[in-house]
Amino acid sequence: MQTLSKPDPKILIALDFADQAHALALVEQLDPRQCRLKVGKEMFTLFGPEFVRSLVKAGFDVFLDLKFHDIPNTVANAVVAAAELGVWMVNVHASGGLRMMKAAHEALLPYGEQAPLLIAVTVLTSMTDEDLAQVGVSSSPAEQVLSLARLTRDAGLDGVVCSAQEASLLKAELGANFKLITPGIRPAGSDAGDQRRIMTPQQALAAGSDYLVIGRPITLAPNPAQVLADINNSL
Ligand SMILES: O=C(O)c1cc(=O)[nH]c(=O)n1[C@@H]1O[C@H](COP(=O)(O)O)[C@@H](O)[C@H]1O
Repeated sequence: MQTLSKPDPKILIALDFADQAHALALVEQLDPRQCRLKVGKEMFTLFGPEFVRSLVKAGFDVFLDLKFHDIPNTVANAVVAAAELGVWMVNVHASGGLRMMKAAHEALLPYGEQAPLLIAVTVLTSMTDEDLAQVGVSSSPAEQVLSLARLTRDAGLDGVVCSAQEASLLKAELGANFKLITPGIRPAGSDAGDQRRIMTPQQALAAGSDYLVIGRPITLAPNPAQVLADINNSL
């Protein structure tokens, strides 16, 4: 008998809206087999855990992108709170350090198979060499991403958020199972906005990205569902 494998959509749509009705109007056009959803700081601050629960209830895998960065105890308790919401993925900042990431990882162990994927942000995709220098980091983005990704792996996490520009390097250094989540995705011809280390969806997948985070190129399009379908078809 043939077993049907669970769909594994590659695109995580960043729901960055100030208006919940607007976000829900978009979600109604989407199919959980075609995409996953990311809830970040804006919508979580405005609409809280109820909004996240409603998306989970509608059948979507939700990436809760709150980029926790705090002392180990606080972050460990925060990722447990995320697990209780039933999210599929949650993230912390790798620059919070090894002990912080280990504490977060250990806090999720009791959830076993039900635990959300735990991911660490390395260097934000909006940052360049110059931005790093301004915060006292003299390495290039790629060097800093690699160093933070190694720390993340050593802490036992599932993967990192990085730019697709670092994906091939990280896959070669850290192996196929270490997940790479890449924002800063811009289909050819779309506006980069505040992003700096960007790639097209096709380039990102070819470079080794496991999941592509895409916000404005989909959410601000006149027909978001069509843009999503076009990107999925192009992958
Ligand atoms: O953790 C993230 O998701 C994230 C990390 C990063 O380095 N860069 C980055 O853009 N993001 C998020 O990814 C989304 C990108 O959205 P767009 O630039 O509109 O495609 C936003 O919601 C960001 O908060």
